[in-house]
Amino acid sequence: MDHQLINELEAIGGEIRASSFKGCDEILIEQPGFSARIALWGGHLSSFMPNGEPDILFQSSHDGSDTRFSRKHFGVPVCWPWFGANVQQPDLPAHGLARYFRWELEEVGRFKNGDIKVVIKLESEKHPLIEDMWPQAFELKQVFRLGDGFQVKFSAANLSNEPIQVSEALHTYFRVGDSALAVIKGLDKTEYEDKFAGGRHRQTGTISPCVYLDRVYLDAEPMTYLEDPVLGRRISIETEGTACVVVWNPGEELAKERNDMNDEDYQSFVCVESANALENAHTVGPREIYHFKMKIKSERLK
Ligand SMILES: O=P(O)(O)OC[C@H]1O[C@@H](O)[C@H](O)[C@@H](O)[C@@H]1O
Repeated sequence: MDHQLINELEAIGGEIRASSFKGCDEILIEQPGFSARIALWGGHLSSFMPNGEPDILFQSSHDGSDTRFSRKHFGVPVCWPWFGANVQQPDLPAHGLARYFRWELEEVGRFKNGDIKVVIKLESEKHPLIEDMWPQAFELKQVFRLGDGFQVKFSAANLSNEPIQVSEALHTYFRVGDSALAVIKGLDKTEYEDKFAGGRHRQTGTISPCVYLDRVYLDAEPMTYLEDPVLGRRISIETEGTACVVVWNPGEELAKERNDMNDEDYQSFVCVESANALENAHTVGPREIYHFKMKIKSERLK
């Protein structure tokens, strides 16, 4: 890792530890108001802990199975350039390739208001295996803004001379005290595809319990809220540039069937994902770049 970056990281209260998931470097940031961790494996913001509060993000203690495309359930994985199964090539892993490669640290510093800025990138041409999975060259970036809450700005550049069809998500695993008591607000009257029950439905009111759910809400409003009466907080999820909200929790039976999470993990997280999926997938022209953002804040539940 570049020395200048290491110095800049130290100057903002950060350090690099070569001990994270899959033996890749992890960036640790300690600030008066919060601490945060970014795993370069998969390009995950893996932890964001405001002072005096439990982590906003969930991390399973299960390491996932031991294959190239095994997954550990934690933080904010990026699903790109496809969300869900790859219909054309079903042997490829679900949710794209971005979370299976090592990202690079590109920049550290501060925004004008003092918030911490960390930029990481994934360049397809540096990873020969990517070309086998997705032949069009690309560059992805995530700009993390860490302060009073956090923000992830994701951008993707299509470096090829062909248009590409993309679906995507910031697949955020929110930590909750008890998923059975958590409540999601902000999706009332929004149409959704129910991946468990099948078919299209329309939401009425709030979502609770947040257990055994796999739904893609289409053309959702930009603000969604996750209320957690056990941890006594309300998390707001504000998005720009994504049209879908995906709500996922495997429930007891599916969690037990999986070999990449602990049986009881489903009680401690709810995924509320900012996505462009199903008919909200989109085309990125040759040499085109686009971005989307997700902003997270936590406040005490009144
Ligand atoms: O790949 P992960 O992190 O285990 O997440 C899986 C889940 O991710 C959700 O986004 C999908 O809607 C679910 O269908 C899927 O099972």
